[in-house]
Amino acid sequence: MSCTCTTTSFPIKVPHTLFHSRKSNDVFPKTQILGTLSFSSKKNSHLGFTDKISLAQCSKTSFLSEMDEDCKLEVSSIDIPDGYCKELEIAVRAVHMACLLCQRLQDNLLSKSFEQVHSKEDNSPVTIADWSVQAIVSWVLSEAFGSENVSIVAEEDVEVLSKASAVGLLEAVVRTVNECLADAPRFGLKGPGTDLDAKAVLAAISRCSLAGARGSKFWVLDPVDGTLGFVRGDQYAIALALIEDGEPVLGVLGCPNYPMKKEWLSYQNGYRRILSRLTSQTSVSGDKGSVLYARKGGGKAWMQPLLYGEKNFVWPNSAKQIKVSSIDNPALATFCEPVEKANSSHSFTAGLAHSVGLRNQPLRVYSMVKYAAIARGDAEIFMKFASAGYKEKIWDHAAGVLIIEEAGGMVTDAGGQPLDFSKGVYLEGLDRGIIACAGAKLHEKIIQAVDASWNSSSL
Ligand SMILES: Nc1ncnc2c1ncn2[C@@H]1O[C@H](COP(=O)(O)OS(=O)(=O)O)[C@@H](OP(=O)(O)O)[C@H]1O
Ligand SMILES: [Mg+2]
Ligand SMILES: [Mg+2]
Ligand SMILES: [Mg+2]
Repeated sequence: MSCTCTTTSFPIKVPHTLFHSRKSNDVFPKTQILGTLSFSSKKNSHLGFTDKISLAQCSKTSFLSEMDEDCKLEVSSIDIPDGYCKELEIAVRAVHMACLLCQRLQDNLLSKSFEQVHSKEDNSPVTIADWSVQAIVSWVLSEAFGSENVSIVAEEDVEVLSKASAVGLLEAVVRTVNECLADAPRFGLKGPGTDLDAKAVLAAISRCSLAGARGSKFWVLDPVDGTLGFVRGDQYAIALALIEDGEPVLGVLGCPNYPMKKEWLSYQNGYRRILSRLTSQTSVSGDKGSVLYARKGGGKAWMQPLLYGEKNFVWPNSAKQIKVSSIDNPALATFCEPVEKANSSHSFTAGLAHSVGLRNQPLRVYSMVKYAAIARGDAEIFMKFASAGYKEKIWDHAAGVLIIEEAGGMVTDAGGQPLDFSKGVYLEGLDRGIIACAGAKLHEKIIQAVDASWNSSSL
C-alpha cells in the first residue's frame, strides 16, 4: 500500500499539466526521488500513452524519447512508498509526547537542586529526562513496528542507572517513563496497559545500541540534545531521525522551549527567566515549543505547535510549512553557534563574521535548536568549529540536517561536502567544521572565508 501524496509540493503539484518539447533537457529539476509518477501524454487532444515511471527518470528525458513530437503530460499522481508516512507519523507523535514530558521535568528541575543531574565519563551531563525519553521513544517504536524490525542508535546507555548506588535514580526514571506512557493514548499511541518495571525500562534504554549504526536502516536518537541547556532552564531539543543507506530519510526535531520571539532564543539575552515562567502549566499552544519534521524528497518541512491543556493530539496537529529565510545579504543575516566556547571556537567564527560582513550579534543557542532556527527562517547561518580532536556524533545532526534541506537550505562541512551519516556513530571525514545556510550565496561566502583564514587559526 502506498500513500498517494497528491498535494505534495514536490517539484510539481498533481494533477498537473506539463508541456514537454523534445528540445528540453530535464522534465523536472533534479530531486531526491522516492516514488513513481503516473501520467498520460496528450497530443493534439487525444491520449498518447500512459505510464508509471520511477521519479528518478524524471530528471532525464530518456523515458520521453519515444515521443515523436512535442506533447503535454497530464500528471495524475505521485506515489511515495508508504515506508515513510507511518514511520513519520509515529515518530512525530512520540517526540511530541516526549517534549511535553521534558517541559514538566525542566519545570520541576528548576524548582529543585541540581541533584538530578549526573555526569558521564566524558564529563557531559545526563539527567532523568535523557534516560526517560530514550526509554519512551525506544518502547514506542518497538511497539509500533515490532522490536525485531526496529534498530535504534541513541546517545545514552544504562551504565550509570545500573549501579547499586543508583536505585533511587532508576526508580525516578521508571516512575517518569510510566507517567508519560500512561498518557500515550492522548497522542494516538498505544500505551503498555500496565506499568513497565525497572527491567523493562532498562531493556528499552539498552536496546538502543551503537552497533546499529552500521545497518542499512536505523533510527538515531538524541533524547535530550543540549542537556546543558536543559539543566540551565534554556534551549534543548529531542532529535529523532531515520537513516537508510547512509542518508537521513526522516527527521523530527522537538524544541520544547522554542520561544514565540526569535530574539528570546539567544542565551546571552537572558530570556530563560521569561521562558521558565511560561511553564507547561501556564502555557497555551503557540506560547513556546514546537515539533519540526520533514521527509527526504518531500520538498517541504513542517512545524506543529506543542499541545497544551487537556487537548488530544490530532495528526498533523495544525502543522504549517516552514521555509528558510530569503536573506542573502551578509549585513542583514544572523548566524548562530553553540553557547559553549569548548564546543565551538567563538573567536574563529567572529573572524569569519567580520570578513564576510555579518553585522548582527551571533545567536548563541544550545542544541539542534540552532538547526530549527535556520529551518524556520529565524537565522540564516549556523557555524560550528569544534576542537581538532572532537568527533561529531550522528545524533547531534541527522534530524536537523534533513529538516533544513527540505526547508530549502543546505548543510555541509567547511569543504562544501554533505555530512556523511554512512560511517557509523561519528561524522567521519568531516572537513574542519559544519556550515548550515539558508541559501547558496551566503554559504559560498563562508566557505571562502574559512579557506582564507584557516591556516592562521589555531584550530
Ligand atoms: N567538546 C565538544 N565539542 C563539540 N561538541 C560537543 C563537545 N562536547 C559535547 N558536545 C556535544 O555537543 C552537543 C551540544 O551541542 P551544542 O551545539 O548545543 O553546544 S552547546 O550546548 O551550545 O555548547 C552536546 O549534545 P548533548 O550531549 O546531547 O547535550 C554534546 O554531545
Ligand atoms: Mg549528552
Ligand atoms: Mg546532543
Ligand atoms: Mg543528548
